Amino acid sequence: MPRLALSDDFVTDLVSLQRPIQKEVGDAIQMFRSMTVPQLHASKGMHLEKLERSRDPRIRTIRITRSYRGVLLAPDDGSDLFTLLRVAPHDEAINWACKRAYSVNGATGGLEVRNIEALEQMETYFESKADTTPTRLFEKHSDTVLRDLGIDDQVLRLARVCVTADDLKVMTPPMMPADQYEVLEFLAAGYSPKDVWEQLIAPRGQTVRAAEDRPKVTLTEAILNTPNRIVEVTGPGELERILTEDLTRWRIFLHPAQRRYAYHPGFNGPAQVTGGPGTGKTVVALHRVRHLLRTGGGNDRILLTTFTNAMAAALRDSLALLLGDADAHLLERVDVTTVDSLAARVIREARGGSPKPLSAAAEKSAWTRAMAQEGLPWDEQFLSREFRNVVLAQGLRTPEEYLRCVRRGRGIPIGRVQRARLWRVMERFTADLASRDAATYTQLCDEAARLLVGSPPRYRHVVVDEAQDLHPAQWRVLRACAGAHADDMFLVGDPHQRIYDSRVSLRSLGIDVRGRTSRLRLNYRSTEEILRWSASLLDGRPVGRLGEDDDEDGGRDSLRGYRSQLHGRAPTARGYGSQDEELRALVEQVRTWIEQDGVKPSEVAVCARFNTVVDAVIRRLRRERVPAVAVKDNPGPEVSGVRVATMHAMKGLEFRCVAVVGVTAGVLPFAPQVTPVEVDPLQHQSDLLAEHCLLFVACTRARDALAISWSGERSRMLDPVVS
Ligand SMILES: Nc1ncnc2c1ncn2[C@@H]1O[C@H](COP(=O)(O)OP(=O)(O)OP(=O)(O)O)[C@@H](O)[C@H]1O
Repeated sequence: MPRLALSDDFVTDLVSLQRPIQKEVGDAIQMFRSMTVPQLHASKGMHLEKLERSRDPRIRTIRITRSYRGVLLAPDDGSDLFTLLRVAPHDEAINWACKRAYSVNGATGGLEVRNIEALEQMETYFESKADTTPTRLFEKHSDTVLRDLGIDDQVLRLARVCVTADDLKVMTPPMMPADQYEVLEFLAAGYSPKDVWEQLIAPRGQTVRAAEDRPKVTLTEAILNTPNRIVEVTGPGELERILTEDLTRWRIFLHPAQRRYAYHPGFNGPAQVTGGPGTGKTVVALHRVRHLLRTGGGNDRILLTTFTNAMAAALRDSLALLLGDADAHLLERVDVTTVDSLAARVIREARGGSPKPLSAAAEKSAWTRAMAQEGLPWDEQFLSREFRNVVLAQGLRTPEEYLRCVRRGRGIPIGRVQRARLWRVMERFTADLASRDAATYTQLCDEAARLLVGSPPRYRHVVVDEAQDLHPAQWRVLRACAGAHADDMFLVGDPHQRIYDSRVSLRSLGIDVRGRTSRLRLNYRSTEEILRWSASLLDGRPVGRLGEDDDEDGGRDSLRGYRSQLHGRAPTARGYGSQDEELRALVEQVRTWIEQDGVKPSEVAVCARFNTVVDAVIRRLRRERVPAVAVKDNPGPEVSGVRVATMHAMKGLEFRCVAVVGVTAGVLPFAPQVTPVEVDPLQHQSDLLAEHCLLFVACTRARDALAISWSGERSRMLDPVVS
């Protein structure tokens, strides 16, 4: 029986295919594996074919369906290990196969691929271009040095004609072999050959420095040396697992844009990765933690934070999965927790106890009590925003500081007299809470940050997921937890998913990521149809860049280039006369997903703005004998049942099918959450944007299917997608 390995390109192709074709690919692979090698060569059904025009003599194609072909790399070293490289429509597969050449990297011993035709064209182009210029990009490195780092003949010729780093950039992988490109990229960025060796080659297990002293690596050895891009299908269940368990593919293959930051040898300070929903930011954060654990000192502690306790629990599980049994012991060096929990711990350690966190309703009552008799022209919402977004954001302690401060993000000026009165109310508010041994979460973080200043850093590295929603007080806690040094902080987030109102200037908080930022654009979660639809919900709503809220004018983020390779049905959006009708239609929709499309109930989610609707949905589904559970009850993966949650609780999650219900005019935007424009125009804009982002977050949790509904008047926020 031939052995079979799958490349990351093949798995990516497979994910983007329609389900019936995926099944045919699975069948073809089973057939392939059931034959002996001679049978395989003789099989008319498989039609294993060598291509006349192919540049690599080991490349073959096989028949998958009438119109689809698989591209294979056949062994030439006496082994029987075949590698499936692509699956694509006939002409595309042939065209791709003819231009590729596979080789073994001389330093890493891994298998690599190049677009040999395109590189040859580049050689001709650059030779004429570089002739007239006296200096060359890699002139200070000898051929021997470059060869020792794995650069081969063709890439060496190209490296020799590069004049600037931009010349190199036009040959980014998949044109140039990825590992060789990375070496040149590092050298071009000023790293010494010694650094490059230590950061890129030694971690891959190479110990022999001189290329000429290394033993020759066979094709099969090279395939097995490339676990980041190729996985061997072992055992009968393995193929099924790879083909069906989409959720674990992230452990095996990373997109080069993900890999570049996750496995970057070392950042000279804080680094940041942004990207739209589903682009694998959390995946990058997890791989970064693994990299830091594997390459760091045995006593280095790492903090991995995210926004909610449920997400922290999920991150912990995913990290354990990624580390596997071999590295399970490294988990002890990682704390996975929310910043709020960490802050409470810091306070407990310092004071022997921590105030009770306050619910939103209790906070509102406390503001009502504090402002009684003061006769201010503002309500509790205004005061709570002023306290959180100005006083706690800037860490103000005294009335003088408040009188002097620039109230960034607030849209109406407030004079000295009013500020003095506001300060009195805020003092009453804090004193009232203190007497009840209570505090808001943000107050807890503010206090923890003060306690941490001056104490030794608790962690060597801090890795932050969902960075877009952290408040400046939370950032101060994190900044104080890690001393300022190389690789101190690694942040991932998406400003389009900011659903809590936190204006942050990271630079002013001592977290300067300039020159160390990267953006992910490929969505791995949702179909292109769901993405386009959801992205248009934010049309015409400018979104600021992550952590650059001091940059009032420029600094816009965008979803440009954001794409998916998956395809499926367009989302649906339907209105109903009453909530009863809407819920009846919801039950039908959920049944169709489960019974006709074969989706497990736990892979279906329903979400609504408020808990009351969440409860009504759960009751209705159960009444109709569809199992349903509330996400807030933290059902484990073993618990069956449709997941039902508020839109806020959908943050960070994903499901195959998602229904968003109750998208009516009175609910989105929800007036009590949006400061009236006449009270504060800037705050109004910012609150409104958070409402739009909330709907965007809810919709982008869907992988295959999305259904939106409302009863009565539909939300105007759906205008861009519903005519
Ligand atoms: N390299 C990869 N290969 C395969 N699947 C991937 C890869 N990277 C991410 N994924 C999958 O894409 C989905 C989204 O990943 P992840 O949750 O990390 O994205 P995100 O950018 O953090 O999303 P969001 O911001 O919307 O919460 C997950 O199912 C993840 O397993």
